[in-house]
Amino acid sequence: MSRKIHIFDTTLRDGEQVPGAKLNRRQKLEIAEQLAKLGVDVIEAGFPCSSPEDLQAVRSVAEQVKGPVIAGLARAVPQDIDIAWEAVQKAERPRIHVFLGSSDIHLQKKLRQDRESALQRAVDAVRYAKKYCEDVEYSTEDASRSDFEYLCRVVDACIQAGATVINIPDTVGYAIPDQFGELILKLKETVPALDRVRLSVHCHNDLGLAVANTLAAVRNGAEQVECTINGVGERAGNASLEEIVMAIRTREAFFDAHTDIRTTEIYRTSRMVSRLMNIPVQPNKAIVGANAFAHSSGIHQDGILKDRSTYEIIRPEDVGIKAHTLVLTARSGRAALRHRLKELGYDLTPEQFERVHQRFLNVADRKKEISSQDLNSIVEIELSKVPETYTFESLQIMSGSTMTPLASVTLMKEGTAFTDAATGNGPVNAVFNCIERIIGQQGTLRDYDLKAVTMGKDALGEAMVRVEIGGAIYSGIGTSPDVIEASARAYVNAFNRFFANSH
Ligand SMILES: CC(=O)SCCNC(=O)CCNC(=O)[C@H](O)C(C)(C)COP(=O)(O)OP(=O)(O)OC[C@H]1O[C@@H](n2cnc3c(N)ncnc32)[C@H](O)[C@@H]1OP(=O)(O)O
Ligand SMILES: CC(C)C(=O)C(=O)O
Ligand SMILES: [Mg+2]
Repeated sequence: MSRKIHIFDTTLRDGEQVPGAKLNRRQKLEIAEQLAKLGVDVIEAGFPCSSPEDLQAVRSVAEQVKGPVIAGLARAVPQDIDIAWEAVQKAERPRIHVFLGSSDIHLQKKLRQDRESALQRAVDAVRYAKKYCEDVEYSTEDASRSDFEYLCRVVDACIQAGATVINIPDTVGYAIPDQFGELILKLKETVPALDRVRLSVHCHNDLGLAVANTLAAVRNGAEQVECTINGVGERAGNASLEEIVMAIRTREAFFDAHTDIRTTEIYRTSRMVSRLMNIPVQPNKAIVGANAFAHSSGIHQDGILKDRSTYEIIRPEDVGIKAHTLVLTARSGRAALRHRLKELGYDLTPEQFERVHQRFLNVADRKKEISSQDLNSIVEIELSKVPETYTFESLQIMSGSTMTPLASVTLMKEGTAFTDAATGNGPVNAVFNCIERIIGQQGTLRDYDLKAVTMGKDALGEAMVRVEIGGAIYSGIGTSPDVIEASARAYVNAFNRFFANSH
């Protein structure tokens, strides 16, 4: 059986130190209930001495959330410890988490204490906490910048004083994975008492290495990892829970370790934390970002459709995401387009498919993403196509509030380009006048309708026209991300119907 790695979630404490992410009691409870469902081993619910509301919030979590250990943070100050105990005492399994800096930088510049008196203060604080609570975690703040000999002395003394968990924080994200892994290994070799307690790490992401450092520590014997959902936390954040958990699970043999996290709850938890803290998740965020399981390039999409293992190392369902998505863009290929068309219920002939593909590329070059509604519109236009006497090629417009709009349009007929220019009382009118000059046939616009087929700033516009030509009414339809071009395509389409009817 592989080693169990205990997951200590500090979203509600270190995560909440993000400016603007403060949670009230009700929100903390909601997240804590979800963390319990996720299966974390420890919830650090807050820093109870920091405010009366946080004391109440931690107390509510302790009283109501069953399953995980509930921890409250305290400085090495008796009053903080009193309040932390007041907050967590009703938990099924309470823990007091005490911390004090151990680096010379913190001792000299912040705490203004010498090493020996700080060591005594740490020991006194653990003993004081121990009077209340069996489970006491001690953190050597800024451990990765601390003198190694001194760090070992502090760790040993705190274990002798009764600490049950020793946490080694990389408080300022200064560590490098090889070095941090070695620090954990050396600590275990140098402080035999560590065998009696749980060894934990707590990494910050200032150099983008929080998860890498945490995993290096796991490889070298750490048994508890402190982390947050979505990697939220002070400054550049903490190690991300979902990344650590999925790395250990995906590479279980390599780590020879496992966690008890119900990974199918990861995505739901991530969404909840993002919503309640009002912190969006970056789209390319590993595991929970919007693009984490989205495939948009043709070669990848083709591979995914043949066998998901070609480009997916995690099944989206395993983290609670419904399915992988094939995003249609200008970089997509025929395999993905064919797949989406089939999903939408289209059964196209090879010739129809090629026409749709050409039009798809044409639109995709100007639009970031082609949605299913875009595709419906493209297909409907291509399938209802009349023989194209004229095809739209390009247009230019000069228009403004103080000038007469001028349009130049190029249409193709039997391989030859025809270009002309015309003015109008608006840009669309100028384009229509220009098309009539090229075709040499007058039309009277009877109806004109323009709508966005899809949402967003780059929505596909669909223009529909009804034009009276030679005494009969012909309808035309055109789409483009550019509404004037959609109008021009619709107008040409109406004339093509007229020609198809006259032949
Ligand atoms: C690495 C971490 O994430 S540590 C946790 C950080 N989180 C927070 O600070 C959020 C909650 N904090 C707070 O609400 C407040 O800072 C409080 C209630 C803890 C303290 O507030 P105040 O009494 O007003 O002190 P203030 O915040 O101005 O300064 C911190 C004091 O704690 C001391 N201190 C800092 N860490 C510790 C510690 N681990 N043990 C003992 N004292 C400490 C500082 O030296 C300073 O003392 P000084 O005023 O004698 O110089
Ligand atoms: C309180 C401690 C564990 C901490 O958050 C840190 O050192 O980053
Ligand atoms: Mg921290």
